[in-house]
Amino acid sequence: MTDTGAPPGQGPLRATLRITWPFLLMVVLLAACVASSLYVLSAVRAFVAGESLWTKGQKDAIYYLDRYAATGSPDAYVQYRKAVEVPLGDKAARLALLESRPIDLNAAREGFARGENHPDDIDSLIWLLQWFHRFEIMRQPLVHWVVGDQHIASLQLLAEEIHQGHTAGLVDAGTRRSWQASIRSINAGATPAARAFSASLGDSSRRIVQWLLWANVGMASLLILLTTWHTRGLLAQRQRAELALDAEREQARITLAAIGDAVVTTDLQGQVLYLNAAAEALVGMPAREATGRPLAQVLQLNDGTGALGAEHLVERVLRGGPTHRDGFTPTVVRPDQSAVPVKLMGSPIEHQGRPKGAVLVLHDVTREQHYVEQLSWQASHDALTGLVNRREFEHRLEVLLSQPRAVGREGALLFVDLDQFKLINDTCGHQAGDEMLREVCRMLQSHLREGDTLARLGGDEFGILLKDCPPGPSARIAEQLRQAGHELRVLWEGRQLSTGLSIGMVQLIPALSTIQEAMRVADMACYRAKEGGRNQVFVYQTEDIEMSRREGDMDWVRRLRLALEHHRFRLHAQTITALQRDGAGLHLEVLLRLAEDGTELIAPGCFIPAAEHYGMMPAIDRWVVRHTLAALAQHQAAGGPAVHTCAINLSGTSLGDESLLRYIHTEIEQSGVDPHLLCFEITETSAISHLPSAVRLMKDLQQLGCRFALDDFGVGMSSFTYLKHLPVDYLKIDGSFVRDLLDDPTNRAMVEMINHIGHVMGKETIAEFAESMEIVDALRAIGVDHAQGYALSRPVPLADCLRKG
Ligand SMILES: Nc1nc2c(ncn2[C@@H]2O[C@H](COP(=O)(O)OP(=O)(O)OP(=O)(O)O)[C@@H](O)[C@H]2O)c(=O)[nH]1
Repeated sequence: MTDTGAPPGQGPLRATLRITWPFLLMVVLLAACVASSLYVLSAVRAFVAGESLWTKGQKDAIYYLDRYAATGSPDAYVQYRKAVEVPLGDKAARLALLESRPIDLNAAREGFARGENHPDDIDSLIWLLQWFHRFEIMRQPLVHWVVGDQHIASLQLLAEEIHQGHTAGLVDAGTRRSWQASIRSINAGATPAARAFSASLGDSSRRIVQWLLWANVGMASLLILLTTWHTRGLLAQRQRAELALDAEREQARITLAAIGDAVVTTDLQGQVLYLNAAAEALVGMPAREATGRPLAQVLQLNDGTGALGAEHLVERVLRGGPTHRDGFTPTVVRPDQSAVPVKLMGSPIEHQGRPKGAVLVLHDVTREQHYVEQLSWQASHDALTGLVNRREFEHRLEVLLSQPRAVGREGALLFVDLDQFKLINDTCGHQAGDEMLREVCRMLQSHLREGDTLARLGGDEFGILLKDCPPGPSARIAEQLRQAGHELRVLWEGRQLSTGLSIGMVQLIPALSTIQEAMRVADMACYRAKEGGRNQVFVYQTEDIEMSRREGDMDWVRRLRLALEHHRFRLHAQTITALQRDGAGLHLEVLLRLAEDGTELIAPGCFIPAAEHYGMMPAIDRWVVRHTLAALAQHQAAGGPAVHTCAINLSGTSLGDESLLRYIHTEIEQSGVDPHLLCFEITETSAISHLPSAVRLMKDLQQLGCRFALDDFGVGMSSFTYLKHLPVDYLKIDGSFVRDLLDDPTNRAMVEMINHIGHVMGKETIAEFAESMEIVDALRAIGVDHAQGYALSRPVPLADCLRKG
């Protein structure tokens, strides 16, 4: 960059001095040289003038002394005295300066004044003699001056003699002639001496002038050299700065040309000064054509302010205002009328704190917008079918539910599930399944009206929103869809694939006010369609009681899934007390609880039926087994009180699950818990309804050392005969007999009978619901082996139960 201004932190005067000081110094030196030369010349001139006066004084003195000698005229003598005073004064001054120590400047001044020198010249005469008398150039004139003074001294002596002669009146002609001859003799010596003094002085002054001339020429030459040298330095520095500036400019130009963002600069009036390559491409105009034009002619900008163009853009940028309307993405309208969305930034260009123009940077955000659109599409659509997804479907449903709906034309919500779709995947492969899903989607779409919504809710499940549709037409559309689904044939690798549609439909009556409710009911209706044999439409009727129950069940399914996913189950335990003898250790039953946000713990009776109905028990049982074993293992490792029996409930629906058996094996093995501590409780009814698998499971686990208890025993009395087939260790007498034991003799008899039969068959008995000590006492009296109930202990968290023993 050129050194145009002062470096930061320096004033302009200092910056100027930094560059010009050598020149200033040279001018001062030259001025000093000239001034001193002039002074020397002036001193020399004064010396020459003094010498003239000195010579004249000498001559006058000789003349007047000659007249005095001839005439004895006192007037001539006075004239003589006056004339001789000049050389004598000069001599006195010379002696005061050159021979008196210390130098007597006053005497010197007085002497030169007597020598009739001009008062202004006296100081320069003193200066010249004082400082230059040793120089060769001054020594010669001084020698001649001294010689001249010797003749003056002779003349003075002669003048004394003549004056004494005339004063005494003893002067004769011979004496006069003798005096005049002496005067002529002195004159003969003095005149050449004066001439030599004058000549040598002239010579010296010429030489001095010459020297001064050369000195000044030399000084001037030196100064020219120095100036040239310094100027060359400055020029080289400037050249370096210019080269650096050029390099910087080039670098900036290449950078601007290379960057992807369009850069436009303007002056204060908004005239375009520069466009980089990206800007040329964006506005569709070459830089040479755009330069000098008003920005609005070059950049067609829709900045959201209403006016197309960039008329006031520069003005706004210079004011520091916004470049476009808040929340609006400005677009550049290209000559072909295509619009390019841009991110627009503008800043003023300032030089030394003063605005010079504006720079605009336009970043093409087409790709970003595309990504955003893509992402938002992906967030709301299903990739396989291109349909809206569950989230978007629920959103639309929510909008629909929030709007007032005309009575009788509320519209309908349909859940469509493909029948036995898994078969297609399993037999023809996943790709065939995908193709079927796409075809079903096309088919469904073709039967819907404009404004209806079709969504893929997941897997082989579709959702349909029929807007503004009375029940009759809704049902007809649903039936058409079912029919079309049934007739649909998809050709895949030479095979014809077919499926059926199970459709659940619900009219969106005002009573269905939330999405959750509407979706649950539609899901239920679909479930009913499946349950009814598939390939059918089930229309939900508000008064359908069975449906309502299932609705509740379906909600449980959702909640239980969440509970498994988010670890909302808790393990509690209740101790079982030995009634006939001291227990050999802790005997407890593990109980499951559900802990949902903000609610009390939920007992299993509330959710087990739904979980069993919708096949969730195997998963829940697995959860219980794993976490109970983990708690026992931890308890053993911590050296807690000895556990004799830990009872774990297994659902009837888990009994036929082969994989559960393997799971229990693995878990026992991995936990390191002694299998002899474990007792699995299964209900009497479930054991009987899954008899073969229940027996297999029992025998298998019994080989490990596990025990079994038959829970709720007695409720299915007709199944008593099966008892001998079930290799259980404990019979748990159903609580309904125990609870009323004291008041109801039949129940007491039932307890006694069960206890008796159990003992006969070699099984221990446990009575549930021992809610008072009276009941406990009665049970003990009957001979029941163990009791469990609030009178003995309440359920507590498993860890606490284990710790307390
Ligand atoms: N090809 C394919 N299969 C999928 C996709 N998503 C889920 N599935 C399969 O769809 C099947 C859905 O099965 P279900 O609805 O549970 O059972 P189904 O065989 O249809 O039987 P029903 O519904 O009881 O009539 C499962 O096998 C899934 O693996 C997918 O995107 N593509």
